[in-house]
This record gives sequence, C-alpha cells and structure tokens, in this order.
Amino acid sequence: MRIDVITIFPGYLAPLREALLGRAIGAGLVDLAVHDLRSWTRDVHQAVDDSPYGGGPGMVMRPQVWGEALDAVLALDERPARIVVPTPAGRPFTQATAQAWTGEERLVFACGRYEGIDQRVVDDARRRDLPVDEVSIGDYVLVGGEVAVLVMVEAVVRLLPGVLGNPASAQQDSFSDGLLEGPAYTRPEVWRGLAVPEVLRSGNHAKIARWRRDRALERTAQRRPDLLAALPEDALDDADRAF
Ligand SMILES: CN1CCN(Cc2ccc(Cn3ccc4ccc(-c5n[nH]c(N)c5C#N)cc43)cc2)CC1
Repeated sequence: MRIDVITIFPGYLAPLREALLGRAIGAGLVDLAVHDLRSWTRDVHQAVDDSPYGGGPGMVMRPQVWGEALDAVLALDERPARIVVPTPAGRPFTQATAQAWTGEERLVFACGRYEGIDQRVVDDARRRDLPVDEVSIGDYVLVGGEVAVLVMVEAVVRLLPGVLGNPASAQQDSFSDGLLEGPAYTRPEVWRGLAVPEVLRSGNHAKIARWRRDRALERTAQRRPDLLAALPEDALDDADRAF
C-alpha cells in the first residue's frame, strides 16, 4: 500500500516513521510520502488560506493550491487512490472503515487546517470519479487533520498482512467481534496485594475463554451499551445470554 499525506505541517507526520509503522515501511509493506502543501503555492507569501465567503470566523483553505497539490500527488503513482479528507463533519471512521481501506492500493490523505478546505476541492475530485471519503475520528474538535491521519494510518496499517507479529491480535481486537475486550494481566501473580484472577492461572482453556467472554460482555454493557445493542441477532449464544 502506498500512502501519501499532503499537509502544511510535514513534521506532524514524523511519528509514522517510528516503531511498528516504521518497520512496515522498512519491510516494504507500506510506501509513505509526505508532501508540503506550500510547494504548490505561487505567491511570495505561500498563502494557503483566505477569508470565508459569507463571513464567519477563521479562514478557509484555498481550492487552487489544493487542486494543484492533489493533481500532482495523484500523478506520482499510477495505482488507483482513495482520497481521504479528515473533517469534524465527516462520516465516523471506525474499525470497519480501517478494514475496508486495507483493500486499497493507495490512500491519499488531505490534511486541512484553519476552518477546513474549500468544498469544491472534494466536489471536483468526486465529479472526476475519484473516490473521496470525508471522515471524522470522533466527536471532539481538533485544530487540523494531521492527528486524525496518524490515527487512521495506524488503524489501517496494523491490519495489513505481515505488519503485526501475531495476526491473531488484529482478529481479537476490540470492536472486531463487536465487543470491548476485557481486562488483561501478566506477571507477577500478585502485585500490591492484587491477585491475577485464578481462572487465568487454571490452565482450563474452556473456562478461560468463557471468563474472558463474560468480562467482555460485562465491560461492553457498562461502557458501550450501544455496541451491545448493535450486535447482530446471532452474535450472542445461549451462554452469552445467560451472562
Ligand atoms: C463556525 N464553525 C467553524 C468551523 N467549526 C468546525 C471546525 C472545522 C475545522 C476545524 C479545524 N480543522 C481543520 C481541518 C481539520 C480536519 C479534521 C478536524 C477534526 N476535528 N475533530 C475531528 N474528529 C477531526 C477529524 N477527523 C479538524 C480540522 C475545527 C472546527 C464549526 C463552527
């Protein structure tokens, strides 16, 4: 997978070259290119924003600069690309979104700042039949799209074959089976007077699996009843319902 990020703060994306993601890049599983939007400005001030039509607070990012940047970046590689625009007004980015994007050959992220990007940039891409997703990583307000890109790239890349040391981890993720995962423990057996639940030391794998499922159901019911309500009819078996 090739990932391109266009931003006025390239340094914000430096963490993508660290740790797991850095190793995925090193292993050739991901190609990452970060581009400075100001490279496509033509004025001495390298202006990327202007006042909003209709008035209102803040500034809006200019379509000309973004249009030229996206055209140039898309032309760098012949692989078909999905354009992703983080925005507080976007559709929710979920684990399902991350899973779906693992099938893309290329993702091009457009990081806005100020009050966002002139809408015509997205409209122009869509009318050229380019796939564009306007997505939000959550119901809180950030200052720009870069942090959202860090979140989304990590969520997608970790799902790519060969990235995680133990592929089962991705399959057993929270949200993958619709439930939050339960508590996890490691040595020592007792820490500050707190003991690891005995069942986890029993070696009885059936009991352990049941205990973990019960803790996941309990935690999901307590913290995310919406996830429980959204489970498909056949997602819970009789043992689950007995819990
Ligand atoms: C009067 N109006 C003025 C605009 N605000 C809305 C608004 C618009 C942009 C910004 C700043 N910003 C610029 C680009 C950009 C990308 C993503 C995100 C973002 N925030 N939260 C998420 N989950 C995000 C994601 N993903 C924020 C961004 C802040 C607030 C409404 C009231």
